[in-house]
Amino acid sequence: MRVDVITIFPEYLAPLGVSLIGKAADRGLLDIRAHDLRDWTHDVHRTVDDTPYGGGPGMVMKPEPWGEALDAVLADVPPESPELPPTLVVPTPSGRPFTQAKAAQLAESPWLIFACGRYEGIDRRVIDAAAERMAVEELSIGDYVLAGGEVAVLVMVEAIGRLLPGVLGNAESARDDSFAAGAMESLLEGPAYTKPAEWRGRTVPEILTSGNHGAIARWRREQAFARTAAHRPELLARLDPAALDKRDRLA
Ligand SMILES: N#Cc1c(-c2ccc3ccn(Cc4cccnc4)c3c2)n[nH]c1N
Repeated sequence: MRVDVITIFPEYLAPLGVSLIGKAADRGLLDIRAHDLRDWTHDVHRTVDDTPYGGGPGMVMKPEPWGEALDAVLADVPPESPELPPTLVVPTPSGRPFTQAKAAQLAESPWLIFACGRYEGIDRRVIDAAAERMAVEELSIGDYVLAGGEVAVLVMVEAIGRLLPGVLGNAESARDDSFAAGAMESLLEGPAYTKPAEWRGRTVPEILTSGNHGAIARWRREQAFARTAAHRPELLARLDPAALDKRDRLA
């Protein structure tokens, strides 16, 4: 997967060179390129913002640098997707929710371009013009307000990147994620334990060392159900009753 990120703070994306995503990039599973929007300005101050038409607080990102930046990125077509245009992902507090399902959908795309806004956002005409030549996804990572899109891109690239074939060491992990598609799609993950068997007087639930894998699976489903009921009760309404065994329905 090719990932282009356009931002006025390319250094903000340095964490994408670390750990899971960084290793995936080193192995050629991801080709991540950060672009400084100011490279497409032409004034001495490298101006990317201006006051909003109609008045109001803050500044709005000017369309010209964005138009030229997207033109340049689009002109550098990756050989692995010569015929497929990229999807432009625009993090914004006014976007549709970025969910695990959306991450899985975007993980199918060979080429993503992320537009990181700052200030009060990007001139609307940039997104409208882009939508005439590629798919555009305006997405929000949560109901809180950030100062810009870079943190959201870090979140999205990690959530999407870990779903790519070969990135996770154990494919099981992605399958059993909280929110991952499947019968338990809407359940939160339950507790996890590892060695030592006793730590500061606290032991591991006996079921987990019983070797009874059926009983362990049932216990984990019950724990996930209880945790979901406690932390995210609204998710229980989304559960497919037919997919749960009798014991779960009675839990
Ligand atoms: N995804 C996402 C987001 C953002 C977000 C994303 C991009 C930008 C570009 C500018 N701002 C500041 C800003 C502040 C207020 C109004 N409009 C814009 C951004 C906030 N905030 N919260 C999220 N979940």
